Amino acid sequence: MSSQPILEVRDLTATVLRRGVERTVVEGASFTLYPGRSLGIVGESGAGKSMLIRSILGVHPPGVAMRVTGHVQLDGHDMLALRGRAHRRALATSVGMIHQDPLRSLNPTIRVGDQLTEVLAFAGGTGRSERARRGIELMRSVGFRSPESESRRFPHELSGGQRQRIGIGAAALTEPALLIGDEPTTALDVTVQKRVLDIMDETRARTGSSLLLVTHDLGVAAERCDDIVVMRAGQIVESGPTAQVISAPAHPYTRALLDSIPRLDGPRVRRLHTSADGVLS
Ligand SMILES: Nc1ncnc2c1ncn2[C@@H]1O[C@H](COP(=O)(O)OP(=O)(O)OP(=O)(O)O)[C@@H](O)[C@H]1O
Repeated sequence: MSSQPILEVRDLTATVLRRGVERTVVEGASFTLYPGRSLGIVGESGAGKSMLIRSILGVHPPGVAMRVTGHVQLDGHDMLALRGRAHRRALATSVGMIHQDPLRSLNPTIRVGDQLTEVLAFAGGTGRSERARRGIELMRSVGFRSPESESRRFPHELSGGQRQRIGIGAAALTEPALLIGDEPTTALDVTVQKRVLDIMDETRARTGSSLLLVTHDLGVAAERCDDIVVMRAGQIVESGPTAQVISAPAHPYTRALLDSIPRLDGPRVRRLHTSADGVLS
């Protein structure tokens, strides 16, 4: 591919120091994401997906001593070298974060429309009425039919799916180079999940953002992502174009994940065997 990557991660290792004990939570991770593409990061709980994202962004869990080594180039920024204001600026301009629970990123005491215009104010450059207009337009673009009145609601007055659509809109508002969805639909009903993922895809197509989609659900990644990275116990055990990973998985762990996806063509719902069961070695 000839274009410059949006995100290049090389040999990323993260260790956490806890009660005097050092633990490696991400080990030697490398992958590349090109403009406009989507990459799914898949693995079961505790695989290190969140720690990988945190290491890339340089956003460590509060109160946790973490050491990150390797190389991360994100939208032209050398992320591991950035500190303070320059680091915050890079995050604000290049990355849009969609959390599992949008209540985490929405302020419960502020009407949703005002929160969107606040994001625009933070990004700078537009007047108050222009921001209000763009907020309404944005709500329409993420599927709100009466955004003028819906923008006056507080987060708790919206459904989980509606809140997540606001979360997607807010993350994409500044048209960041990279959108990161951290289990964006895990907390939602299956029927709502599809709509939210569709809105995420449409939003991405509109803004031209690349996507990192973190999910424990290989089925979701297979449906929505161009490429897949499979993580297990802090390491990337397999990566490649989605079609290749799905049709010819090279690692037994990927095959186990595949087997655990519910199929429409048969009763193949199986519990995922873990190393603790002694099935995978
Ligand atoms: N705040 C923390 N302090 C210390 N260790 C942590 C912390 N958060 C996670 N870890 C450890 O890092 C490892 C990777 O966890 P991580 O949260 O990245 O997994 P994950 O794949 O994102 O799982 P999940 O889907 O459950 O969020 C685990 O061993 C976990 O115990």
